[in-house]
Amino acid sequence: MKLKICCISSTDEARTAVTFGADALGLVGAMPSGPGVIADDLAQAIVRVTPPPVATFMLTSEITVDGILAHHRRVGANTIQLVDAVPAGTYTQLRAALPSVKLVQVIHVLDDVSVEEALRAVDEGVDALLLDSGNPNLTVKELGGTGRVHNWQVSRKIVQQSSVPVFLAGGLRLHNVREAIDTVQPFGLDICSGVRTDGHLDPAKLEAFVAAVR
Ligand SMILES: O=C(O)c1ccccc1N[C@@H]1O[C@H](COP(=O)(O)O)[C@@H](O)[C@H]1O
Repeated sequence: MKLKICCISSTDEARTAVTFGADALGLVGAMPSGPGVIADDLAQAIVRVTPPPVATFMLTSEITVDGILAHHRRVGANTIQLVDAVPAGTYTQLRAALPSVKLVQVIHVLDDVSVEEALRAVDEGVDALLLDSGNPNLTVKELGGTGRVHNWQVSRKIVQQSSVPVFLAGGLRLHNVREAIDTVQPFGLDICSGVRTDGHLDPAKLEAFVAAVR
């Protein structure tokens, strides 16, 4: 089970996450809401201390190709996590500009329409999906970092029908992660608030979480 630790907010947190076996680190760029946002220069510094093969996921709320590329130039991660829906053709243009960078589309799982949305992203060429619990339809969009779970039965349908790897995010905690894995059977897990105390990465929670999933 792959494990992405999100909301990394310092080079020390990055080292801690890597020490406990993270396969990927999440770096949250500017967002309309959410607790995990860091400045782009800090994100770049974290990318630079992250050892291969640990992946660095740059979370962006940008939805234009120019905006996404500009964000990526400031951070330099090896994976772009698109937390909002992007217009058709965006993945093709991003891939042409950044052939070695992986593209991960977040699907905010609300209902069965989310299954269609996920399969459309797969058809259009993303490398992976990440299922989260935001709500892009609100006036102030929620694009992740909610600490809430969503309907895992819908997520399970997406995993069953997707031809690319699927990460599960949203409200994962020590007490619910086994049920999440058994129900959804994702390729990987993505966690932010569940391994934090007062906003800081908590080594004891992280260690317990890793032990529960591996
Ligand atoms: O953390 C944030 O501030 C954030 C804001 C906007 C988009 C994504 C964000 N974080 C991501 O949200 C998931 C779920 O968080 P949680 O585990 O439910 O607290 C997290 O894995 C990050 O990828």
